[in-house]
Amino acid sequence: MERIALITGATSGIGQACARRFAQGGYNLILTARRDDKLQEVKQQLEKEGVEVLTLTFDVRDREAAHKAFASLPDAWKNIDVLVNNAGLARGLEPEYEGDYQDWDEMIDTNVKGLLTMTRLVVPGMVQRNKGHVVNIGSVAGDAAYAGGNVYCATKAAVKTISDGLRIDVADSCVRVTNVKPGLVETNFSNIRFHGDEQRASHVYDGIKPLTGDDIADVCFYAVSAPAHVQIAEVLVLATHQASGSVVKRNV
Ligand SMILES: NC(=O)C1=CN([C@@H]2O[C@H](COP(=O)(O)OP(=O)(O)OC[C@H]3O[C@@H](n4cnc5c(N)ncnc54)[C@H](OP(=O)(O)O)[C@@H]3O)[C@@H](O)[C@H]2O)C=CC1
Ligand SMILES: CC(=O)[C@H](N)C(=O)O
Repeated sequence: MERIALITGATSGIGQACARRFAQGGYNLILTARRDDKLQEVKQQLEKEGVEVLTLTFDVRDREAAHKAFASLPDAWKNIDVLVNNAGLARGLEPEYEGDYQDWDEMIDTNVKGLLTMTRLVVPGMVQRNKGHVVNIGSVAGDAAYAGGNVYCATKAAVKTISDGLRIDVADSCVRVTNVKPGLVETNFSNIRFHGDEQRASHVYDGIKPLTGDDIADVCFYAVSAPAHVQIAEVLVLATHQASGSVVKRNV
């Protein structure tokens, strides 16, 4: 059996780019997300390139569904070498005192609790086999809050702390943990943040060349491909004219 990477949120953006990058790198893939039709499209495309792909369709917020999906994997596919905890989202950009409870729950349940569920399912096998790599997709948004970012930024700060905590807890094994913190990446992210308002979403990238999902996938693959004694603990990846979560120079 080839090496196996499980990538959450593989129907779009960074997750889909990671699926392509790890496929090119010789991994077989377990791809997860909620939209089964999109997952099948990605699977068919990658299978044409000779990669074996299994799909698991579930919502990472639904712990029982996640457990069932993992349990349904054939035994050989449970030996996961790389877990890319990518599924996540931002909702809204309102001041914290005007925030929407549903938006808050969705971000916390997906970005924090969903990531923890997947870690809890996959990492025991890695520790047992004394081998594996967890890549958590954090964000520059977790380094410092920006206006209206409040709860989203907090979820990504949590991803940093959860990554640091896991790294401590697996330090007596060969399992490695990397927190990749992207800046502005042009994906479906802003569309989702603004609940489908495409015009508002497109302005996020006005006057700046943003990162692509492929840029982030390259960084994830680089971290995983480092020699076994090298643990790339954290990587901050910004667009060139971006200096932080809140400083972006446009039309330079
Ligand atoms: N774009 C950016 O500027 C940045 C993004 N990030 C982070 O990168 C990650 C990927 O985002 P990005 O690619 O940009 O955004 P996209 O919206 O393009 O992709 C998000 C992916 O997550 C999946 N997803 C969302 N919610 C759930 C859920 N509840 N259960 C299962 N899957 C889910 C979606 O699949 P489906 O809808 O089919 O379930 C989709 O595949 C996120 O964690 C985001 O916070 C970090 C920094 C910057
Ligand atoms: C840096 C991110 O996570 C995202 N692009 C955002 O606008 O918060």
